[in-house]
Formats: sequence, C-alpha cells, structure tokens
Amino acid sequence: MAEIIDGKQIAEDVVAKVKGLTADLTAKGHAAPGLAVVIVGEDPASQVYVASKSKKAKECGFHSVQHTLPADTQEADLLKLIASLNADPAIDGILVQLPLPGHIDSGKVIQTIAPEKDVDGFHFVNVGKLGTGELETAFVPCTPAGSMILIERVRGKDLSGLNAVVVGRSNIVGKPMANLLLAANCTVTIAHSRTKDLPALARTADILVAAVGRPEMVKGDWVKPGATVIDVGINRIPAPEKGEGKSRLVGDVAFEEAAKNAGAITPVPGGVGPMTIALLMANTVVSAYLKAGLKRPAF
Ligand SMILES: Nc1nc2c(c(=O)[nH]1)N[C@@H](CN(C=O)c1ccc(C(=O)N[C@@H](CCC(=O)O)C(=O)O)cc1)CN2
Repeated sequence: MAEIIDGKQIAEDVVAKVKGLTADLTAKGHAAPGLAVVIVGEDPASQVYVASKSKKAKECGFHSVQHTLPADTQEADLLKLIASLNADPAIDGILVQLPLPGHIDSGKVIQTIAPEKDVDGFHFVNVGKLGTGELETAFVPCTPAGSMILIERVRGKDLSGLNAVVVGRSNIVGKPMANLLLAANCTVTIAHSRTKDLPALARTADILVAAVGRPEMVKGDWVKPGATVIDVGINRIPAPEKGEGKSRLVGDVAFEEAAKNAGAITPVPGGVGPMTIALLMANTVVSAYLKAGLKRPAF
C-alpha cells in the first residue's frame, strides 16, 4: 500500500515558514506583505477558496484586502481596479479568482496585472521566465509549485533519470507542471485527450500527475508499481450513499485502486488543494522580499 502524501501537513509547514519570513521582514522595518484578492460573482466554490485565501493571509501577518465585485461588473471597471492595485505600494500580490464571468476576457485581465505582483504566475512574463528557467525572479503558478514540493518530499530535489507523465495541458497546471519537472531533470511527456493509448503511456511514469478534471479517470492499472502519483483533480460527484442530494469530492485518480500500485499518492481532499493556498502565501512573501531588495526565500 502506498505512502499517503499529507498535503495538509506539508501546507502547514509552508505557512509556518511564511509566518517566520513575514516576522523577519517587519522586524527589519519593512511593511508587512500585502495581498489583494479579487472575486467577481458568486460562484460558491470560488467564494470558499477566496475566503480561505484572505483568512490565511491574515494568519500569516499580511496586509490582506479582498475586493468582492458583483457578477455584472464591467471588464473596464475590473481593469481599473487592477491598475489601482498595481500602483498601490502596500500591495505585493494581486490574485483574481478564476473562473471569471463569461463576459469578461480573463486573458486581458491577467495580462493587466503587473508581472512583479502576479503571485498567481499567469502573466506572460512569468510564464516566459518559467519556460526559460529564470526561476530566481519568476512567480510559478501555485498548484504546480505546491505539487512540486510534494514530489520533492518523496523523491528529493533532483529527479534525474525519472520519467514524468503529466495528464492535462492547461496553462494553469499541466504546462507549468511539465516545465517544473523538466527543470528538475525529469524526462517529461504531456498527455491529453488526443494522446493514443494513455494507459500504456501512464504506466511508463515514475511520476504521474493527473490534471484533467475528470473524476477518477486514472485507473489503478495505469500506475507503474512504486510510482509517485499526484492528483490535482477536485471533482464533486453525487454520493447517494451519504443521503439524498449529498455529494463527495474525488480526484482525477481512482484512489483506492491506484494506491495499491503507487509508492506514494496524494489524497483528495487533503493533497494538492491545501498546497495551492499555501503557495499563494509563499509567492506573496517572496514578492515582498524581492521588492525590499532582499534575497529570495526558497520553499
Ligand atoms: N486565480 C486562481 N484561480 C483559481 C486557482 C488558482 O490557483 N488561481 N485554482 C483553482 C481553485 N483553488 C484556488 O483558487 C483551490 C482549489 C482547491 C483548494 C483546496 O484546498 N481544496 C480542498 C478541498 C476543498 C473542498 O472541500 O471543496 C482539498 O483539496 O483538500 C484550494 C484552492 C481554481 N481557480
């Protein structure tokens, strides 16, 4: 049976480090890191994530501000808000919760955030830095950055000689995840819906990352014995066994089956999810250190 990677505990370790770094920064006479979280509309899951982000920022000792805008907010007004946050010296990190309502161009919004405050790591400047290995000044998207910490806990920092397969090619997870694994010397393959014989490809992976958004798609017999399996999926499915109208969370991996073959595996919930929020705190404190002209803290 596989080792279960405790993302909740590892996220707490990251947050403890952020708190220490924040205390050191303010003790040197610098302002506390500032994080602005922006939500547009009333998507229930987004509301929960944003509330957790704002709460965690306060726990870390940050200057934490939340902008909650109605679903019919005009794109131009959101862009104006971002411009004002870009110019605000008390703010080191800006996060616009995704998805945005359909009438707003998410790409335009993301590219309006100043790259040095883009703690989500979605701006072209940060994407380019990650792609070219400029990791000293890049912001890396929180979910892949957190997944990488989980992998390092199991496999160490140098992944030379290991085959990694990333299932999913999104800009938020799949592509940056592949770049991080490549930077750690893995041989990386990105698989997606058009990949031929996905189960056979997945079985070649020493590190298998599932980020497709399809409940329990990755089956137990897709997993090479001893592989490290990182499940990025968060899918809510009906759970009639819990009562009428009830639901439960599952990942993109059929956990029970996969755990029989894997060497180590992340659960859902309690795996990658908590790391996403912890890494947002880490990116924000890094932003404040870089602004202060201090050495970039490592996580
Ligand atoms: N601007 C962004 N938007 C979104 C991002 C992002 O990184 N930046 N990621 C996701 C959602 N997300 C953070 O925003 C997120 C998802 C899940 C969790 C989490 O802790 N999940 C728990 C389960 C929570 C539950 O019960 O529903 C877990 O897996 O244990 C945190 C953050 C999309 N949008």
